[in-house]
Amino acid sequence: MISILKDKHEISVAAADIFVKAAKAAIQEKDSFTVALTGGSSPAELYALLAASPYKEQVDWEKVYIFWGDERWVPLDDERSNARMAAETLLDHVPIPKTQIHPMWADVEDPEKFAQYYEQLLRRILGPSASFDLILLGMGDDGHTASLFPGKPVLYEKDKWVTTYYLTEQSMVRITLTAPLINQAKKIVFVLFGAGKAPALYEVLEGERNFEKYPSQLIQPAVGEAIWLVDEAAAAKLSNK
Ligand SMILES: O=C(O)[C@H](O)[C@@H](O)[C@H](O)[C@H](O)COP(=O)(O)O
Repeated sequence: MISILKDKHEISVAAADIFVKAAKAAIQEKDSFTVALTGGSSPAELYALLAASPYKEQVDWEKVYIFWGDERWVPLDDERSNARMAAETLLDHVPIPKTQIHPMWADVEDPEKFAQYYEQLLRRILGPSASFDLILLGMGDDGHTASLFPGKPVLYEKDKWVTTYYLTEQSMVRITLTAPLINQAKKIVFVLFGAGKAPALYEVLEGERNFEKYPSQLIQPAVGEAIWLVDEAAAAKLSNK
């Protein structure tokens, strides 16, 4: 489902409403809410909204379990860290027990070993359903999402839930949830805005099937739903607006 909204603020408000509603439903059903946060810059206003009234008081933060969809393999105080951005805008301002916040980075030598640890953690917390209550995603101008970048072997990963690789284009190691795990989520919400996203958004939603070039096409929920929250600029090339 796609919602074309006026601007970044309307997208952030819509995403915050979805977050609160999903949290209430999950906590009512199973006394917990598992969410994978996106990185990048697009969610900053959404996170800030959730950390303030009227949203902050609507979530039982003690029951929230925070993970990430992907991360740059950099220390938590690095300005490129997705965990740092989420902490500054949201996590430092809400009472989630620190033991329930799981950054996708640790000060260890081997990111691959850490990816295996993160996968075991997810298997323990999500259980056999492998189903997050909510996954927030962004999309790059090239159509990537999480750290599922065009042309990378990770796009063909069928078994692992978490993997890592050296992204030559950015000279950095990335760690990411894989498409099979993302697609098990109950709810997936894309948050994107701006004209720069328009060409890729057309290709992802209305273009030829070509996930190698436009990896966001891989996101096809197996059981839940995907909601695209976009602004008019990002939707400019879509036909069925
Ligand atoms: O670590 C990351 O970079 C993100 O997880 C990535 O997938 C992001 O969502 C897109 O690159 C969009 O980034 P913007 O929101 O900055 O446009």
